[in-house]
Amino acid sequence: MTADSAIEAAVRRSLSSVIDPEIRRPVTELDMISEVSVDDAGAASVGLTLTIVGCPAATTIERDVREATARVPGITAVTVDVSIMSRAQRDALTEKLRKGRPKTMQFGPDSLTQIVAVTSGKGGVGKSTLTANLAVSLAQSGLRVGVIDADVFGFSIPGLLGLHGTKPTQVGEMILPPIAYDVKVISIGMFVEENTAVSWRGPMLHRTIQQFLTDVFFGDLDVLLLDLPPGTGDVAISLGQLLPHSDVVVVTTPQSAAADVAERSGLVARQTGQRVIGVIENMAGLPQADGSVLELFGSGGGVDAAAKLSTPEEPVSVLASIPLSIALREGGDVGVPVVIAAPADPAAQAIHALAVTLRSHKRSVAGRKLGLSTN
Ligand SMILES: Nc1ncnc2c1ncn2[C@@H]1O[C@H](COP(=O)(O)OP(=O)(O)OP(=O)(O)O)[C@@H](O)[C@H]1O
Repeated sequence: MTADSAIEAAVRRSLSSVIDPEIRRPVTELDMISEVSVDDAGAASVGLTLTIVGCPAATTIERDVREATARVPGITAVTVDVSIMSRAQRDALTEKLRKGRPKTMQFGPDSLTQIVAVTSGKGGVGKSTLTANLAVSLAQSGLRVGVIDADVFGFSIPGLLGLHGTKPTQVGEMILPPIAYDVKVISIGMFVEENTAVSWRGPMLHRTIQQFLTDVFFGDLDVLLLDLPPGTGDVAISLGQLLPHSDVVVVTTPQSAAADVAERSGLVARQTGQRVIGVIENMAGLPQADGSVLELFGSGGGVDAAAKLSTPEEPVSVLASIPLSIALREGGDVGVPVVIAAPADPAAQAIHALAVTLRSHKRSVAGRKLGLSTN
């Protein structure tokens, strides 16, 4: 090995630490480094091939490539030549990311991902706020987490996670989900004009969710959370058909009327073959300065709903009771989840505990076909 090729190899090794922020893989693995050469004076020239024109991560990747090259001992100058992948190169990359699997649903019956659909009987009970916080809490514990916001009538997940206005990058037919707080997020809201009311009918919704499950590059996930529209509508039925092995949690408030409605949405999930694993009671008592607890929405709704959803074969428990919390609401308003912004807040603590409980309900892999995966 000549001196030059040794230093070039050292540059390549250093470049393997540069991660594409959207795909979350080293640029060297993604065939984005087309050339590395170093002249006698130590001047390095690196060819960087980006996936698409206007790649939002371009500046970050170029900066990281420059820094990783400059770090190698003996390098005196760095030039980065940026180009864009050809269609054939992009197709090869998407093929590689799919690991040679045909274009198909990523979360089939052999998937090891824990899939949890978050539903509620009616709107405004905090389903989206809890989904967003739960996802971030799970990611904080080191899990690989994705969220699909299928709440067509009130897609609020992007805003709750600080992704307001962010559009996903598209590489060929592959959609790269934006990442917030280490959570990969895709939402119907990212594909429609701002503040547009979506009034899609069932088949259109079905196709959209199918496309999310097929074309969005989530990579290997430990947990996929789905934020469903409130009620017992088309999306719940589509998901039951597309992901019959998903679990369902039902969000309700402590109000008894809310619990009745929550029960109905859980029953629909069960009719489509999903497993109802528990109830989350949200907006429970707000602790007061004098030590008393203000039960604005009454109490007992969570226990009620769980009892009504339970069957002898499938008992349903209350997984968590999340208190009313100003910090939780404020975090949602500014796109910084309370589990990040105020981790000591009682609601944040309850959400962390919920994340642990949820993981304990992961389905056993016994008897399931294991897909081979290297990451
Ligand atoms: N525990 C809580 N304490 C205080 N405010 C809360 C709590 N949970 C949710 N909220 C607030 O209640 C409102 C409704 O929450 P969110 O949008 O998450 O409900 P949702 O069930 O997803 O509604 P929809 O299904 O209609 O989108 C938001 O303003 C949110 O900040």
